[in-house]
Amino acid sequence: MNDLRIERIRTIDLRFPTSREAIGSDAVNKDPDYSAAYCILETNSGLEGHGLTFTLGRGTDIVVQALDYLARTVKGRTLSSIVSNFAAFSRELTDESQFRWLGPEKGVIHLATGALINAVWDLYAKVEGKPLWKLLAEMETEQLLSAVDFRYIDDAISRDEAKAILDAGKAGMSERLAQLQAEGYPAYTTSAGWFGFSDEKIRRLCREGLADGWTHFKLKVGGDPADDLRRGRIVREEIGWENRMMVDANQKWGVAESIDRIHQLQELEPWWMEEPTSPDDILGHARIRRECKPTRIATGEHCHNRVMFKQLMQAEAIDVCQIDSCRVAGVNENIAILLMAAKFGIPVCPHAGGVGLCEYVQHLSFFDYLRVSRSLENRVIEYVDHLHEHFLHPVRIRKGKYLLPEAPGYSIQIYPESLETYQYPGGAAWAEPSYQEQHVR
Ligand SMILES: C[C@H](O)[C@@H](O)CC(=O)C(=O)O
Ligand SMILES: [Mg+2]
Repeated sequence: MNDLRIERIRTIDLRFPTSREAIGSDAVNKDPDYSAAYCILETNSGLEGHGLTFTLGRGTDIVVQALDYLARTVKGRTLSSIVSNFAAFSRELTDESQFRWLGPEKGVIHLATGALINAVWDLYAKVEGKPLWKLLAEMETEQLLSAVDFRYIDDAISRDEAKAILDAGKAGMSERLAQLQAEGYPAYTTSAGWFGFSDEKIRRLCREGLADGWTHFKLKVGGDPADDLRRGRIVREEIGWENRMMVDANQKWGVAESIDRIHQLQELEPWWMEEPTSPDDILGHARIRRECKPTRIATGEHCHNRVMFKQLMQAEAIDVCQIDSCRVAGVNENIAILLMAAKFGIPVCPHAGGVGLCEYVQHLSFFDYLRVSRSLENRVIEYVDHLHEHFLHPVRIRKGKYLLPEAPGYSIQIYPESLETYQYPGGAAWAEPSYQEQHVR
């Protein structure tokens, strides 16, 4: 590994036309084209590190440009110079003296940082010949700690507390691994409940989901109150009351409105209420949680960074922590969030509604169970049944559970043909001028 050098970085604006079938739609994002700012780290050894950050169509070019700027930081670097002090590398990106003004640690620049850091982890895991979850789970505690930037969170979790969690995680790891190998990691599906799907389609997809072994279903809400209830009742009619149903408003409401709407939706007995209001409103989430008990409150897919997660936990504002693999600064920052969630006793149920997010987050959940939380209680990974065919190592699901990935890396590498077909604006998928217009508005 010492000689492995990153020589060239390629970036790609990748967009899939999912909005044509309302795939991925919700009350706020009504026409999402699942997209990614994608990067490839080419090395002198022939091995490549791949990474992406998830976006929704227009604007992906802006993230790609940010990624192009940040990529200069890794060009010519050896892998060992990065991973020997991973937190310092992460800080180099987030503290770049002029880019920092664009964040700090939020927005376009942070999304780009996530793609780049994840690409380095993909390369690192490939060099070590291990899937990322295994690389992380088997790491020495000191090395894991050296990947975490404790600045801004050490008032909530000290380095010593984190060390104690990671050390304790070594005990019983082989039993937990055997359990995962035999049974997989529990999951839930969002594929039946997108906002733009007709009642008939929701019904059909719920039935198909049950037949495939799913027991947890998420429905998008945040529309007309009567429509939300009607659609929710359809899901309940199909899945019954013995299975679990979650609802997701994607930030549609203000705080008082959230409280009213959740009280109405309680008839559906949601297992959690996701993103009722602005992702930045920590005290708002805390009030909603207090006033809507026993409904559990979930958020995180739009949470910029570890500092926001820290405050949500300190303020007792959430019951479910929904990490996202690339909204924050990649694996490093997610390790920090997993550690805080373990300390605060909050289950982590990752967000995966996007392209490549299922492929990514499974590794973080497997690591979480093996080495950090050591619990599966109230934990499920999101699954959406879209675009997996573009990945060299797509997720494997059996009866509503994720199976352990086996290939070395972070499972995020996309086939070259798919990169070519879906790159925007030149790819064949965007050949019709009317499709291109859709994105230049
Ligand atoms: C636009 C995305 O599909 C979003 O709706 C995903 C999401 O909120 C989720 O999966 O949860
Ligand atoms: Mg959501």
